[in-house]
Amino acid sequence: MAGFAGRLARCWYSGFLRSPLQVPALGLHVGGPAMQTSQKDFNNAVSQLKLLKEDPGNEVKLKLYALYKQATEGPCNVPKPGMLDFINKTKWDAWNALGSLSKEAARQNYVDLVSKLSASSESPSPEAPAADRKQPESDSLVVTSGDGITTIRLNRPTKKNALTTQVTPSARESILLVLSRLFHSKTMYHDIIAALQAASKDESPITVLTGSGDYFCSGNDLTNFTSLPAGGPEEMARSSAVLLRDFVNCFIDFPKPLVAVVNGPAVGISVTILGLFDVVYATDRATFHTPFSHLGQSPEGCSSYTFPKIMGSSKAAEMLLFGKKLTAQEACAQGLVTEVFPDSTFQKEVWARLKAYSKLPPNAMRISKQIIRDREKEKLHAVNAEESNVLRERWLSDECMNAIASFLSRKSKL
Ligand SMILES: CCCCC/C=C/C(=O)SCCNC(=O)CCNC(=O)[C@H](O)C(C)(C)COP(=O)(O)OP(=O)(O)OC[C@H]1O[C@@H](n2cnc3c(N)ncnc32)[C@H](O)[C@@H]1OP(=O)(O)O
Repeated sequence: MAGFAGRLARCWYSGFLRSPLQVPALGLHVGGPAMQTSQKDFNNAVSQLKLLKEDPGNEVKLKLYALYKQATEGPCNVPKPGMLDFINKTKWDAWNALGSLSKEAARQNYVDLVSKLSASSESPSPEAPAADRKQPESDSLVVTSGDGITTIRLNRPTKKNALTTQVTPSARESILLVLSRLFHSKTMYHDIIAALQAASKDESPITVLTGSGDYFCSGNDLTNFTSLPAGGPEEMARSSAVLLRDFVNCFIDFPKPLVAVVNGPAVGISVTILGLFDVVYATDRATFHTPFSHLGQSPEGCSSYTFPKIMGSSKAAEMLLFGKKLTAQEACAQGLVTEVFPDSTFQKEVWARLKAYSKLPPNAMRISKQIIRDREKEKLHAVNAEESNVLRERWLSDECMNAIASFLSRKSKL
């Protein structure tokens, strides 16, 4: 016993378990420090660019575009666009002008240029974990890692953080931001899926979902239903059901402690997925409601299974059938929320607690989660598939279409 404990202690204190050169099977990085630093700096620069307050002008934007392409894809390798395709031809010329510049040199030039431009970048809020890494994503979703926590922040406060299935550039977005989106995924749902997949493999022991502004999230963006694809409503319903299933699957399968920091009211899918989180902290300002019947829709996020299990079938029915809105205290009493904090100290208390938890041994936390959750996974996947299929039909119903039309014409607030 003493020999084993001694070996364990030697391993631990010599830094073996924390060495940067670890096995890929554990999801940890390999490669020399110089290589890591350079790629990390580049990723940081890509994120930092989005925080610029000043538009750097077209010339600089083109240069950044060309360096980005060279750094990620190497020398220009696509056919020259036609003379009339003005914008794409200008971009192509800028990329092509970099000739055979190596990917490493392009990355370095990109980082240097961004660091010159970023004098006015935003500073993070004092309570939130220090962001030592920020991953590329659209500006509707901000992903940062630091203090052992990866934070996925819904960032559409003017729309109460409603979740889009479309690219919806806001008026303040510069061409630069639109360009940067070309390199990343299309919608908030896709961005969250990508962020969860990345977080499941990163070094942070804990992952958090939270929102910017006064809302946690107002659920699905109801304007998602307004731009029909070529296949009409049927195709819209089919692709939305696939997206919904993929989105919820990521929460079911997420392997590390997943914590919701509910900073304000939550509606629809942002409430139902809470049953798949390990811990839910809420401000006392938060409310929780799922107005599915009002919308002619039906439950998702596995709530038809998790809610009755968490709160009993009759309380679940009141929420899922009648759209009863719960206060944070009620949601806590019914087991959907772990703990409620006064709004004035919410951020400070919650982040301090999470920073402390993030120092616990990560493998122990993962394994404990596995034991708690794994036997339910098959059931949850089946429930998710069924809920998504039922919703596919619901989205084509008159009840649903009328409810959405009513919201969009501002006749009713839900
Ligand atoms: C593909 C996967 C599908 C998954 C299925 C998911 C289903 C669900 O999530 S169902 C739930 C859908 N959500 C709702 O029904 C909420 C609708 N919104 C509201 O009822 C209200 O906006 C509110 C209660 C959330 C907030 O009310 P209020 O404080 O009065 O603020 P405003 O209504 O003025 O909102 C400001 C701004 O934001 C827009 N907005 C808010 N939520 C949504 C939303 N879910 N979809 C689209 N737009 C939303 C709102 O329209 C306002 O916009 P502007 O008028 O342009 O300022």
